[in-house]
Amino acid sequence: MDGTGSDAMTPPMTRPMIRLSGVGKTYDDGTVAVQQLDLEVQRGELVCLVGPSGCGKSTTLKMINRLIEPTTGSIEIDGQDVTGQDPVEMRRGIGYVIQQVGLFPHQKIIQNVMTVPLLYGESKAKARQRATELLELVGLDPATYADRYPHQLSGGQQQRVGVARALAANPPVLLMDEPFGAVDPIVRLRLQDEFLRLQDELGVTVVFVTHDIDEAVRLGDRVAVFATGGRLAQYDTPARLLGRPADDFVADFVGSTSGLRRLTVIPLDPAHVEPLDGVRTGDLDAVIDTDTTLGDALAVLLREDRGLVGVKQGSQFVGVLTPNGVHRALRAALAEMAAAR
Ligand SMILES: Nc1ncnc2c1ncn2[C@@H]1O[C@H](COP(=O)(O)OP(=O)(O)OP(=O)(O)O)[C@@H](O)[C@H]1O
Repeated sequence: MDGTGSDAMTPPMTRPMIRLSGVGKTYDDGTVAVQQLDLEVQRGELVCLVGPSGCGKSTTLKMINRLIEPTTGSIEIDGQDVTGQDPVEMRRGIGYVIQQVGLFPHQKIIQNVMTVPLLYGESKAKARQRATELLELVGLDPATYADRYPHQLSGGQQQRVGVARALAANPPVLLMDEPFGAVDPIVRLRLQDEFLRLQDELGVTVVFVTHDIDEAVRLGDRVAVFATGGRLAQYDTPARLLGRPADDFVADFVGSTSGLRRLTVIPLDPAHVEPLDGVRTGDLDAVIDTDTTLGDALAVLLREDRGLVGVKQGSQFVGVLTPNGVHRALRAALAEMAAAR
C-alpha cells in the first residue's frame, strides 16, 4: 500500500468518505466477528449498522477508528488507508460517541467539551468559545449547564454532552455506538430528532450502531443489516429494506410491524391528498408539506386532533389529508410490499 490509498486519484467530493473492502475480524479465541465486509459510506451520509446482539456491529465500528485491527481487508477514510496512519492521531480526527458517555466526573461540563480543542493546541479562550457554541448546538443552554458536573445532568443531557464533545474537533466522521441506548424511549425520540437536525446542519458523515431497527430506519439514509457471524445481509435505504428485504433473515429482523414502520419512510403521495372542497385555507391551522413522511403526517393529525391537516407544495395549498387518507396510503404501501416479496 502506498499510504495514499487506492482511491487517491478520485476527485475528493465523489469518492466515498469511508470504504471497507473485504474486511474481516477473527478474535484470538477463533470467534469470527466480521466476515468479508464491503461497505461504502458517502460523504455526509448517515449509515446505521443494525442486527442482533453479537453480530459484529461494534467490532466493525471499532475497526474504522482502529480501536480494533482487522484480520483481513482494508479500510479507507477519505481515500486514505487507515492502517497506514498513527492510530492515536487518526482517532482524534474521528468523533466517537458511546453509550456510557465517559464524561470526566470531576470536570465541569464546559471543561469536558473543551478537552479535545485543547488537545489540538487551541488557546483556552478559543476552546471555551467552541465548547459554548457546541453546548448550544446540542440544545444545552451554556448559562445553565456549562458549570455543572456530569452527575448533575440527566442521562439524556449527558448523552448530549457526549455528542458535543465528539463534535468538538470538527471531525468529518462521527462513529456512534448505541449512543441513545440507555435513555428512556421518549427522550430517545427527542435525541434522535435533534441529532438528525444537527447532522443535516453539519453535514458530518456518521456511522451509527444500534440493535433497534426502528431507530435505524428512522435515522439512516442507508441501513446495513448484519446477521450473526458478521455477515452483511442487506445494505439499502430504509424504504427498500422494509419493502424488499433481501432474504428471510432480513424479513424476520425487519419484523411483522414493518407496515407501520413504513409510515416513517414513505413520503406523502399526492394521490392520498383530498381536494380542498369547501375548506377555507384560513381554517387550517396545521399544515404539512408534500415531502412529509406519512408517519410525520399522522403525528400532526393526532397532535392537532382536528380530523384534517392542510397540505402544501411550496407555498401553494394542494389539498387536505385526513386519517382515511393515511389509512389508504398505508394499505397501498402494504400491498406494494406484498407484491414485491
Ligand atoms: N475481545 C473479544 N474476544 C473474543 N470475542 C469477542 C471479543 N469482542 C467481541 N467478541 C465476539 O465477537 C462477536 C461480535 O461482537 P460485537 O461486540 O462486535 O457484536 P455487536 O453486534 O456489537 O453486539 P451487541 O449488539 O450485543 O453489542 C460476538 O460473538 C462477541 O462475543
